[in-house]
Formats: sequence, structure tokens, C-alpha cells
Amino acid sequence: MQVTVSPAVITGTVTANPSKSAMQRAVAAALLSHGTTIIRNPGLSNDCLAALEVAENLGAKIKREFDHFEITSNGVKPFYDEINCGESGLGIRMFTPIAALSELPITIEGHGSLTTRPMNFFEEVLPLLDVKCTTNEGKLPLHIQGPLKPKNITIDGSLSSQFLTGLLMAYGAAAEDVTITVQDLKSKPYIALTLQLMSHFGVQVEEKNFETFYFGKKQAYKAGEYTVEGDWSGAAFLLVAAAVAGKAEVQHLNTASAQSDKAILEALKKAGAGMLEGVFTVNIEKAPLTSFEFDATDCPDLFPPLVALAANCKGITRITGVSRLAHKESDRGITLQEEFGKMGIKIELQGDLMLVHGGTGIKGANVHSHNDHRIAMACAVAALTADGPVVIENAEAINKSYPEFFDHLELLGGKIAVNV
Ligand SMILES: O=C(O)C1=C[C@@H](OP(=O)(O)O)[C@@H](O)[C@H](O)C1
Ligand SMILES: C=C(OP(=O)(O)O)C(=O)O
Repeated sequence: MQVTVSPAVITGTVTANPSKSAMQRAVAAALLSHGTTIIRNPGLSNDCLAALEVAENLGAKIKREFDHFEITSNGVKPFYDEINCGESGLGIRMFTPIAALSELPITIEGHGSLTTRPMNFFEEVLPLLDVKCTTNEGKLPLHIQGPLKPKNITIDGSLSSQFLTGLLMAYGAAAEDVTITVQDLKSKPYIALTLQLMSHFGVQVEEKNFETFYFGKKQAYKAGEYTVEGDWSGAAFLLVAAAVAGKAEVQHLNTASAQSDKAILEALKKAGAGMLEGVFTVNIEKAPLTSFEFDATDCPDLFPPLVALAANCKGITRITGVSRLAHKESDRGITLQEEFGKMGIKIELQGDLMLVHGGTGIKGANVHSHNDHRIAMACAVAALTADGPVVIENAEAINKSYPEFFDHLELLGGKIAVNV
């Protein structure tokens, strides 16, 4: 799909889309529970749909109602020997240890960008927990055979927090008097989100400094009700759109959320955007914008909207955390440099540091998403203040996390033309 976004003034109100990070975790917790869980405000992005299908293949029964999902489960009881996590990094890293709770041999597949993302962790760590695991030279497919036995273990958290999320979720159903120790953990707020979700489903973990995670007496996930929060990672694009091209209110955003990407508010403040925060709503208004410094090491998904913001800020914006971007849907440091370069914005990469030369004028251009949802959305936001239309190839990449994105941008006054 090719989408053309033309310069426009932003104004209006939208409701944030459901968070795929929260939704996928809730689906996993529902699968691990015994009974029926009701998930309200469910996400329907590709990553969420993949999680629902995985849960079904691992034994859950799923009923889709008008405004909620009912997930009935009796714990992990696979009735199929293969699961497919689509393109979801979180999905595969979370559901692999969960699937390993069963004794059945299971093949774990994915497609698109997921086939090139590193999975060596499982080959190194799962055998320590009595799970047989082979990979295709550190990539998909994975072949595993459990049952996973929770033990005291030390892992490396520097590549991604998602592996730890998977172990925590799986341990929650089976562990007794054991500790996971993690070294050099990155993306810590995502672990806070995991622990918050586990607690909601009745499983408590004693966490110290995001270094040790102790499981005491054996616990069980309890089925119940869960409402998925609005997604700060997707809303970040709309908030930046308002800051550079008009004003907007984004509703259903919890300003006390555990989601790491609510840090977009700090960046917008630093850049000088007008801001009014409510408890569940945020208003952003255009104001003179200047370059800023920001550390995105623990919120790597903010890089694309931050670059769209920085492109509109006078001066050189310095963002740290580039090394976190190499293994996302694309190598995002390089893709941002390449695609924003086509729009006339110079980006320098100096190790872990990104320098964005902003305020120099954004040019209409033909850009490509590299099959990366956040690159497509960043280019669409940059188009709002360009000197002509920006044509985005492979724009359907947005479906991974935010299928409603172009509709929401249009609701706010964006000029969008879709060529299928
Ligand atoms: O746990 C999650 O929901 C996520 C964790 C982050 O990954 P890393 O821990 O690899 O940074 C983030 O980039 C990803 O989009 C979602
Ligand atoms: C990297 C992302 O997701 P995941 O790792 O879950 O595929 C993302 O949403 O930007």
C-alpha cells in the first residue's frame, strides 16, 4: 500500500489506540489462568491478533464479542505442535518460555522482520531450565521441548527486556522459592509493566533494583477482567503531529501509566511544545520549537516520533540510545537516517548518539517504511510540515501496532490519499 500524506494543519480530538504491549501480556496471562478472563478495549493490531492465535494453539478458547474478548483457559495445554508469532518480538520472546511449560515438542515460527531478529538467548538459557531448544543459527524457527523447571538463574538483559518478560510470565505459573537475576537490564519500564500485569492477575514477584526477581510460595494466575490502556507509543506520533502542525487532544492516555513511552511528554516539554495534561487525556499545541537532549535508552520505540519532532526543532537535537535500535523491525538508526535524508533532514549517527539537524526545512519526497510501522508513521508526521507531499511506500506496515493510524491522522485534519 502506498500512502501520500500532504502538508496540513492538525486540529481535533482522538482516542488513543489500545496498547499492544499491554494487550499481548494480558492474553498471555489469560492463557496461564484457569477460568474465563474478559479483556476490554482489546487491541486488533497484527501483533495482538498473533498473540490471540498463539494462545488458542496453546489451549485457550477465545470468544470475540462486540467490545471485549473472553478467553477461557485451563493453563498451557497445547493441542497443536506449532505456534506462529507473526512479526511480534514481544510475542515470540514471551510465548516461547510459556509454551515450554508443556512437555510437548513445539515449533515456533514467525514471519517478515521477525525471521531476522536474534533468538540465541533461548538456545543459551532454556537448556539451563531443562528445556531442549534449537534455533536456525540464532534465528527462527525454534524447536523446544519442556517442561520448563524454574530455577535460580542469571541472565543478560542488555539486548532486550522481552526475554525477561517471558521468563517472569512463565515462572509466575510454576516457580517456588527461586530468583531470576538480570544483568545490565535495558527497557526497564517494560518490566514494570510486566510485573504490574502479573500482579493484576494475582501473581506477585519481589523485585529489587530491577536486578533480582524473587518468587516465593507457588502461585497461580487468576482469571478476571482487564481493560487495555491507550498506547503511548502510538499516541506519541499524534502528540508530535500536534506540536509541529497545530493542536490536538489525545484521550484515553493514562498519565500515571507504567508504559515507558509516556516519556514523550518530557521530550515535548523540552522542545517547548504547549501542553495541558489531564489524568486520562493530553492536549498539545504548537509553539516555537527548539532542539533538545533526550536519553531514549529505556524507551527505544520513541526514536521515530522523536526524530519527526527534532526535524521541526531549530538546532541540533541529541538523542542517546541508538544501540537499542539495531534489532527492531528494521535497523532503525540507519532507516531513520536514510528516509529523513530523502526529506532533506540530516541525521548523524555517532555510536550510541544520534544528532538530528532540525529546522532546516522538510522536503516532499518518496520514502519507504522498510516494513517498519514506526518508520511509516514518523514519515507521515514529518509530511505535515513538508514543502510538498510525502509518498510512503509499504505504508501497510502500520498494521503491526496501529492499524487506525492513518484514520486518526485524517480525523485530526491530515490529508491522506491511499493507493492500494
Ligand atoms: O515488552 C514490550 O512490550 C516491548 C519492549 C521493548 O523492547 P526491548 O525490551 O527489546 O527494548 C519495545 O521496543 C517493544 O516494542 C515492546
Ligand atoms: C520493536 C517493536 O515491537 P516488537 O519488538 O514487539 O516486535 C515495536 O513495536 O516497535
